[in-house]
Amino acid sequence: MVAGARALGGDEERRRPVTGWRSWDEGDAAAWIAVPQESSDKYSRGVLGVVTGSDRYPGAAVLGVEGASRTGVGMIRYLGADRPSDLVMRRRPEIVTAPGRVQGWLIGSGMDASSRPDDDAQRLRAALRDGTPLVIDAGALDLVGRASAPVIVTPHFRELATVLASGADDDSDAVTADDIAADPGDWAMRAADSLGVTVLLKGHTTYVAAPGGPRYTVTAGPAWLATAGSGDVLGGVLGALVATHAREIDEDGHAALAALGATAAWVHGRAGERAADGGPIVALDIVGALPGVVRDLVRARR
Ligand SMILES: NC(=O)C1=CN([C@@H]2O[C@H](COP(=O)(O)OP(=O)(O)OC[C@H]3O[C@@H](n4cnc5c(N)ncnc54)[C@H](OP(=O)(O)O)[C@@H]3O)[C@@H](O)[C@H]2O)[C@@H](O)CC1
Ligand SMILES: Nc1ncnc2c1ncn2[C@@H]1O[C@H](COP(=O)(O)OP(=O)(O)O)[C@@H](O)[C@H]1O
Repeated sequence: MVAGARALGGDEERRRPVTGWRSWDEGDAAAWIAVPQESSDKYSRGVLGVVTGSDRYPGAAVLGVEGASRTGVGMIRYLGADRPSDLVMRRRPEIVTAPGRVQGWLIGSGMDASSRPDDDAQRLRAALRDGTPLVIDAGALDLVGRASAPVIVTPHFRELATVLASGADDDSDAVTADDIAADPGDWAMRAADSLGVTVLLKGHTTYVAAPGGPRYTVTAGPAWLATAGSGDVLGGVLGALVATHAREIDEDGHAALAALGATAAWVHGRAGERAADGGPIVALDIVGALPGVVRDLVRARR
């Protein structure tokens, strides 16, 4: 058996090596921060559309919007249910709740695919049909095949297992979260190839795989990042990066999405490290450290 390989499920077992992973570093991340120019306005910088949160998990909407705001984006259109919408507006009056043109979407954080209100289903459908790149998280991962534009998904192990199980022929083929934990890189790669989307698989090491490559690992953050809402912040960071790189995604598709995914994980990890400084943090502490991390990346480019 090839070192680092694991078996595919089903009758036709075959093995393939885990190759071609590259560790994403500060210099890589610095190249993927869009800096406003004298000629920029809020639209040309990039507008992010956000459909997240629910009555059950309204906080996820606030955390994603906060993560995007503090990473840097021209404008955010938040289009969610009333309760999360109220909380988002209380925290961030800068957010626009009117629909309109966007350069990227963040959907699904704080939603529950098994109890989706009609209004949310309609909003999610509209985002999926919009033709602009999407970050799909948590409670919208079941819709991954419905997008009309390039997609990057941001599952943790359990969520990836659920997505892959929905495509298995029967239960004996279904991959479990434990299978994924045993070899996350290989499962991220397989999921990218089989779903045709870029996969950002979260964990202590984050694996980012585009269909057919490239593939990046990111180990930037402390284990203090394992705290509720941390992944919702990451969704916002990535949403902002996607919305501010529409041209690059248009030109390079999944190669650009993989670079943006790895940059988001790096920025999130470094913000977690700064916020924690060896001690405990909550998700909003990560948000507070984001502008300084982005500023240092911009300075590192000069
Ligand atoms: N502030 C907000 O609004 C936040 C909102 N959030 C949003 O919540 C949504 C759900 O996402 P999630 O990742 O939390 O859960 P999910 O993938 O459904 O897996 C549930 C699994 O966990 C397990 N489990 C539960 N309790 C456990 C325990 N004590 N000890 C051990 N295991 C335990 C449970 O196992 P079981 O109890 O069934 O055995 C089940 O397998 C999502 O939309 C996300 O964005 C979050 O980001 C948080 C902040
Ligand atoms: N042990 C760990 N070390 C470093 N980072 C971690 C660790 N566990 C989780 N993380 C990071 O924390 C975030 C957790 O995301 P997620 O599981 O979606 O949480 P939530 O749903 O509560 O927002 C991810 O960015 C992940 O990479």
